[in-house]
Amino acid sequence: MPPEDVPDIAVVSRGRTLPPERTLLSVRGLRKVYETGGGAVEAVRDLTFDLGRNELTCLVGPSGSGKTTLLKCIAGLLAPTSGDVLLDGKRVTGPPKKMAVVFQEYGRSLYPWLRVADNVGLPLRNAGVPAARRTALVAEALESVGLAHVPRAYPWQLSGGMQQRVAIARAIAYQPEVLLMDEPFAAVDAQTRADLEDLVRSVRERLGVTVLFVTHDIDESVYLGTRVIILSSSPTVVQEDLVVDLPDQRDQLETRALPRFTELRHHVYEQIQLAKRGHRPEDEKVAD
Ligand SMILES: Nc1ncnc2c1ncn2[C@@H]1O[C@H](COP(=O)(O)OP(=O)(O)OP(=O)(O)O)[C@@H](O)[C@H]1O
Repeated sequence: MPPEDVPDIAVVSRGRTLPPERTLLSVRGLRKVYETGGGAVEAVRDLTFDLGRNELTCLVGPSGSGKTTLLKCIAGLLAPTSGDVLLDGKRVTGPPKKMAVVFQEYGRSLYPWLRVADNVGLPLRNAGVPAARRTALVAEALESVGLAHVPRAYPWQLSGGMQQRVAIARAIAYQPEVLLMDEPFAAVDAQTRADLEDLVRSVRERLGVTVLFVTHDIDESVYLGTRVIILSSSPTVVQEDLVVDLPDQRDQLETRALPRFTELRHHVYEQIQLAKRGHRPEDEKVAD
């Protein structure tokens, strides 16, 4: 779609950077090369962007564009080959206290032998939070994901959507400043997915947490995000960073019916198609 068809969508062709007072997390010149038996794989070439406080940024891009690699580097689970991740101005060198991660495989991320409340409380226990405070935080987190009634159930007694709520409760009980979510709803049915999307939006609003949410689903990225970062195909750079200027209050039916929602969705779709065809932002400069 040529830019003149969507003149007022606010995009930048590199990752957005923010003034220090508004920045919570910074990614600077991040590069990751995996050394494998078959040679080096350059998964991420050069990523630079900032996440502001209380932003809900969705990250989309072609399969294999390095979304999970980026998330792992941000979470301090993987060392970048070069470049930096900074949380509150401090370099991330291991899993930071103020960050929590929710992965797609909720089945594997919960301990089947622990009851729901114990699963949610485990990171707090590991962090040495006193029992009384732990109990209060777990109860609050279960309440906020609508699972206050099943603290004594085992994960395998719950539906897939409920298990993913437990994983979200565990992340928010930890009171993170940054919540990283890697395709967290890919394995649940459409209705549950819609409910969980609204849950993430309300958690962000109530707790003021900054969320970075990886998804393959373009509609989901526009519905959820205050911003969408589109990655190029590998070796990865930011292809586009787009502001989602939909009303802050979102509704599964009304928001998705807005003409602006359709415009944004079309735009993101077109960009991903371009990325899949190997288009890169530097190509535009050559074309100009
Ligand atoms: N541990 C690893 N060792 C070697 N190469 C890896 C490793 N992990 C990922 N890669 C490669 O790095 C690139 C990016 O992978 P990554 O899983 O980060 O992409 P992704 O965007 O999350 O993919 P998808 O959308 O399919 O989940 C791919 O080429 C992948 O094969």
